[in-house]
Amino acid sequence: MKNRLTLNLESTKGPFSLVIQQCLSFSGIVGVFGHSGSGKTSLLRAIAGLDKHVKGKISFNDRMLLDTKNKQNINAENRHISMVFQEPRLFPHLTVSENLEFAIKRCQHSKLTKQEIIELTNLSTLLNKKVTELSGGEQQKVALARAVLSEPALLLLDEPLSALDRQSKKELLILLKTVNKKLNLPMVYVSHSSEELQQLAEQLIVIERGKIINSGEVHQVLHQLNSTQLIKQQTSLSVKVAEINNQYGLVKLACDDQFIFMMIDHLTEKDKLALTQLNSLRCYIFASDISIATIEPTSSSIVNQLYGKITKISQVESQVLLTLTCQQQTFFASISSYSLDKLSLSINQAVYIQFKASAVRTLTI
Ligand SMILES: Nc1ncnc2c1ncn2[C@@H]1O[C@H](COP(=O)(O)OP(=O)(O)OP(=O)(O)O)[C@@H](O)[C@H]1O
Repeated sequence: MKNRLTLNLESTKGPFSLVIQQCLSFSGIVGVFGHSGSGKTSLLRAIAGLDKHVKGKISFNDRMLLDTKNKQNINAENRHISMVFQEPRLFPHLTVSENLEFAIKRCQHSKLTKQEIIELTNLSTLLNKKVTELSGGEQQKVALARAVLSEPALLLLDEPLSALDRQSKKELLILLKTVNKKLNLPMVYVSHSSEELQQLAEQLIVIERGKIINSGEVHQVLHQLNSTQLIKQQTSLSVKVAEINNQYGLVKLACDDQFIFMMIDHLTEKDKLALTQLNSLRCYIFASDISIATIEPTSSSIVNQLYGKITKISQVESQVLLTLTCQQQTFFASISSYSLDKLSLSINQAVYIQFKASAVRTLTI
């Protein structure tokens, strides 16, 4: 069943105004993307009931949380919404176990046991440690477990991974996906990292200067952002894992009827097994990593060569962004205007889309 979050709100703080009108219907994770100061945290605080200046209406799954015209305002404690912040905000003098107990005490109707959450979040070996003895990633796991234990109807996450290193980010991203799926817990995830959102979100909202400037299915929105300065231009994909080739350290990914190879020589056997068990893998290829050939490159070291057609040519000074279609999938390649002229490229022209296996990137394996 889909969740419905309806936002029709305004909040003004000094020169900054947040004005949001959006109805979201989603079953997984909604991502909120925007640069620093765009209003992402302000939006989460409004939904959570932490901003006293908000006017308008907010409802979640037919429960009215705020309706200022009718003087209705459910306070933050009773909204059944939990929040995870950039910094974990745990009790430093307590152990992991005691921090979790504290959350259980505050929640009267918890259907999830502490043990279930500990197993889900892999915290069993850390229970007796003081939170000050934990790494940043481990602390965020505790913060997530604590938020989940209060059994919220909606979980809001505000840049929860921004202080973490790449490995901790990867673990937490996988954990968030698992928690979202296993507990069927809807989430709104705020980040200025398009990479994190590409891995997690089913839908994406883009905020600029307190207003939504784009929203929709995650791959589509990221592709639309290629024409702005907001992200590094990229092709965003969901692919199926077809086959692992251990001899060459590659995985073969199915994209419609074509295959893409990605490097996995750095993966452990455990990671490779996890990869084969995925229904689908999110990955991305920067437009600067894709090149074009007009005749079939038969003796190239570049392993990925797909046959497609140019559907759009956008030129900004000496840089050109080509939009290419290859069956149902859209690809983006950035080339120089020199190459555009040298190859005499034109709309509807059939071309070979080339990229190295190492150019296919993901954060979750
Ligand atoms: N209490 C406040 N009083 C006045 N202005 C505020 C207040 N809180 C936030 N602002 C302003 O509102 C704007 C949006 O802030 P917000 O924290 O929502 O942005 P953000 O997109 O989450 O940024 P970041 O990614 O840096 O956290 C900023 O210009 C900020 O200075």
